[in-house]
Amino acid sequence: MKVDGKHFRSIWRERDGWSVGAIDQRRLPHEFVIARLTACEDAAVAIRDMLVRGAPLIGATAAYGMALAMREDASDEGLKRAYDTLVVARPTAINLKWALDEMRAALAPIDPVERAEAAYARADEIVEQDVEINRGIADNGLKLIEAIAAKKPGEVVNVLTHCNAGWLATVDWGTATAPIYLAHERGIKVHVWVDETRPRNQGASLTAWELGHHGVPHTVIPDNTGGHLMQHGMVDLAIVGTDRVAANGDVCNKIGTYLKALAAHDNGVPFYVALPSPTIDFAVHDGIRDIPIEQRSGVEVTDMTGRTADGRLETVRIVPENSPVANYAFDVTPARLVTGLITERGVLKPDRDSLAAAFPERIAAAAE
Ligand SMILES: CSC[C@@H](O)[C@@H](O)C(=O)COP(=O)(O)O
Repeated sequence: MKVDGKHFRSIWRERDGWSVGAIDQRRLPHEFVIARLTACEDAAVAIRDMLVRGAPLIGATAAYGMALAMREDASDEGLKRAYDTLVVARPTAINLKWALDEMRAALAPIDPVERAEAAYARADEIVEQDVEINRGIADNGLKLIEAIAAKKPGEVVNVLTHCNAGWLATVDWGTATAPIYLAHERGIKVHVWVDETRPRNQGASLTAWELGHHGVPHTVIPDNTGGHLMQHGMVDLAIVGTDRVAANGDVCNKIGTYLKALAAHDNGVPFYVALPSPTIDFAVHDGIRDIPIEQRSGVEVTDMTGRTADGRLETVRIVPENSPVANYAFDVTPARLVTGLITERGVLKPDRDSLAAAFPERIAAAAE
């Protein structure tokens, strides 16, 4: 995707061939800062502190983290240490474990002297695969937007999204945003309602920023607005991303997604979830019961950071000093509220049989 006319991915190998560049997403939309990761620990910290975030990008960062680790120590112990360090960096997005399992499967059987080179090669493949998958999601999701556009010729198609499942959350294109970008490119009039996504405001800070850079018309709304818009026919469809889809089609995504799905259901608005296949966790059979929900620091709830009129970044507290706060970062939307799963292999029903039929190789791997 382009930033000020220059093509950027969200993560890349630097010119030296071994260190890793990534956009520091904590600084957006105020500053565009590139971070350089030079050690496995840097990758772990980048994931933990949300310098990078979004399920597919977390996976890609972990893959490069393993490659950086192999430069430091490619022994069996080094491999295990890197895996163990990275896998606990964040708990909910299954792409993290998926990418690490892929890396370990590629590296464990080979001679330690060959591991560093093989690790970079496999990490590069994971990164390229993410771009290709998201392009598939774009094609499949585009058909849904085209169908709506055909029913209201000349009118704008209004899409509501939550959090950031854009190119910043993946390597490129995004998942939820991929069909939107493609529709925009094809000349379909789209407009995006962007949930601000408290408490970290990934919608207001990141989704709005990237849609703006690509000229996609959008409006940032407080999280509580979606139901009202749906009641008044102002949302044609919702498309969100996900951090983990259970084998039964339950969808875990940023806190507040479930409430949007309820409102969509009540108002007959189609509610789609866009996901790359590494986000499916066939080992989890009941998403509500078994997907671990990250709880983050209360500071994200009590404090807000923004830019003052004279250009300074300032953090202010918005909650009384003594009030306890809770910060559940994700929730689970039951499959019955999901209209369809937009994947690289088509738009699927959110149920076990459809997921299993579309991704038999993932089922087989989960059974091993
Ligand atoms: C394509 S990204 C899908 C999800 O990871 C995204 O919707 C989301 O909830 C991100 O949460 P975050 O806490 O910012 O990592």
